[in-house]
Amino acid sequence: MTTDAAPPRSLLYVPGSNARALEKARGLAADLLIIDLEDAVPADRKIEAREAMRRAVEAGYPGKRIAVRVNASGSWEQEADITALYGLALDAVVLPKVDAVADLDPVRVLGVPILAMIETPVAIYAARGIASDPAVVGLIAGLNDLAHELKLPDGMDRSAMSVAIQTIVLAARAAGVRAFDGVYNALDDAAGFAAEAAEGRRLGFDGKTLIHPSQVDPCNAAFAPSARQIAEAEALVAAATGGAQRHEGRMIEDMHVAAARALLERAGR
Ligand SMILES: CC(C)(COP(=O)(O)OP(=O)(O)OC[C@H]1O[C@@H](n2cnc3c(N)ncnc32)[C@H](O)[C@@H]1OP(=O)(O)O)[C@@H](O)C(=O)NCCC(=O)NCCSC(=O)C[C@H](O)C(=O)O
Ligand SMILES: [Mg+2]
Repeated sequence: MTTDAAPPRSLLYVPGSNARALEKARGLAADLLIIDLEDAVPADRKIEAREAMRRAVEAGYPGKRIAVRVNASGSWEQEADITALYGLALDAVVLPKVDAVADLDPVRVLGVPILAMIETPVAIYAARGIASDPAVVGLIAGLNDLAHELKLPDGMDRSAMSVAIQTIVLAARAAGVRAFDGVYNALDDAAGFAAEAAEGRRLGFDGKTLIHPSQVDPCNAAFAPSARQIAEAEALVAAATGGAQRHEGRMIEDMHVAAARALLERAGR
């Protein structure tokens, strides 16, 4: 994964220990699959998950971008995870609980782009430096862990994390890398998912991490420009003269033209 390519809108976690999910993922429209070796996998199934991950990646996921989430730096599982990744064709490694640039070092040796997860108060303050590391191509918000670290009441109210969420987007943008929103846990709440995905888009995220196949299509829709947005962008680009001007009752300048062009480029993905 590079920062030049179109960013993934939908990033689906697939537990490495779930053979059915690893298979099912082949037919899903997620832009990036993240095969998980960390929190989705019980401690007594880590070895089995690594082996299943290797077999699945070697068998290939045609037309899909693939990442693997390893265990966190400092955990004793991580070394075995990294060893299991050698020689695999991956688009990214997802590194959880990155609190400092030094946490990237054990994974850096793989030479694979890193998506760094920001999931603790310490990481929020360090996010700018983490995002600026040359190996990092994006930040992922880990909001379950962050809510836990912040000692928020159960039920995870995103508004209590708004400063943290916006800091993740700011840090990513300041460093010129991608930003991806956290997961939505309520599996059967389609309306709540759609609202949170739309909010993520409004906050500036490039895409959202997911936990279930039912979230993929609504997520792709939320992060794709709508027909109305495309029409408005086309009209804005066509009307642009350079500098400040009136357009459809508002002022536009060159940055609005650039944003409209970027939207049209994204629509043509
Ligand atoms: C959450 C789940 C445990 C729910 O499982 P279940 O109730 O069994 O799902 P369904 O019966 O509704 O599944 C229907 C079919 O879809 C397949 N499936 C389910 N989930 C996935 C998936 N993630 N990828 C691919 N396929 C999936 C099932 O196999 C069924 O298939 P079929 O037999 O053909 O009908 C489960 O969804 C799940 O495990 N999700 C992923 C959980 C996960 O990865 N968690 C870790 C990442 S989230 C995180 O850690 C965030 C971050 O770090 C933070 O701090 O916030
Ligand atoms: Mg987490």
